[in-house]
Amino acid sequence: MDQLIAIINTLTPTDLLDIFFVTLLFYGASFLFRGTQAVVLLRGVMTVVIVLILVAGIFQLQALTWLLTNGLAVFAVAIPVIFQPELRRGLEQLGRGSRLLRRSSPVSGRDEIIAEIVRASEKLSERRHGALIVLQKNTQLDDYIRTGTQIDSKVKADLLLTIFWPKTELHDGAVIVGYDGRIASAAAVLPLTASRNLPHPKMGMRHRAALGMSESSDAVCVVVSEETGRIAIMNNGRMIPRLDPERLRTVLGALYGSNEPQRTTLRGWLAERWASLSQQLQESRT
Ligand SMILES: Nc1ncnc2c1ncn2[C@@H]1O[C@H](COP(=O)(O)OP(=O)(O)OP(=O)(O)O)[C@@H](O)[C@H]1O
Repeated sequence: MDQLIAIINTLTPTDLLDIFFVTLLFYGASFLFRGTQAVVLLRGVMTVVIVLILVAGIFQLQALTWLLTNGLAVFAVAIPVIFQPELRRGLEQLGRGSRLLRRSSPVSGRDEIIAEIVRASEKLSERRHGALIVLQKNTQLDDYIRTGTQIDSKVKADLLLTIFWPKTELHDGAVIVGYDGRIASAAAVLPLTASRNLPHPKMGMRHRAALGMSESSDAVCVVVSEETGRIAIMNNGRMIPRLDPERLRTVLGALYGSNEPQRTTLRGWLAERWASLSQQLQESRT
């Protein structure tokens, strides 16, 4: 305890700045890995390392201490290799705009969109017509929208059924519903998942593309399997499989519906402040 107090007393402002940046780095890393398989693996490795450090310290084990000191350096080098997909996903998300600066998508009318998608998915599933629908939230998806045929239309079940009718020009690829809740693109090409831990080892391209999209953005992806007619949702790099229409509606409501808790973005907050300031100014003039 005395040692700790002595260390705290010798801390300079530069040391505090140093600690701040290291904390920021660790926080940033935990943010990149959040919700991924990497967290589970890291937690396991950290537990083993902490136990070994304690054992080596208590029993003064020289060889184990040497191994741990040198092994940790090797582990630091191995991290980017082992967690390449997770790091890539996190950096892509950063590149597409930080969470604070992301555009916030309007939620009004989303319940109607969900109803149309549920209706379409039910029919697509019965007919065994494959489909992939991406619901954009806050992450920019312009690069992917541009890969398809651009459309500007309300989300309607009939239109989705027509688009995904096999042998039509637009059935191959994904439909992307944009920020404004309108269909922005059809036959869009999405990034395939780079994860080696697939929910199902035999997962085909449609499901891999949906998973990839959900890994590199906060979009919600609905997939209807052509082979089995099963409906699944991919969100945040995870798959929610075997959804019946009722569960599809509930899950979509939670992830995309108008009751979904909205993150306050810096842009949204500034817009709100600006609107209330202008209103106050107007009121004071009149
Ligand atoms: N990168 C991609 N982006 C969007 N859609 C894609 C992409 N790659 C493949 N697809 C779609 O997936 C279809 C092929 O699906 P595939 O049979 O390989 O997948 P699956 O996951 O087994 O799905 P299903 O159960 O429907 O067969 C293609 O016809 C195309 O429409």
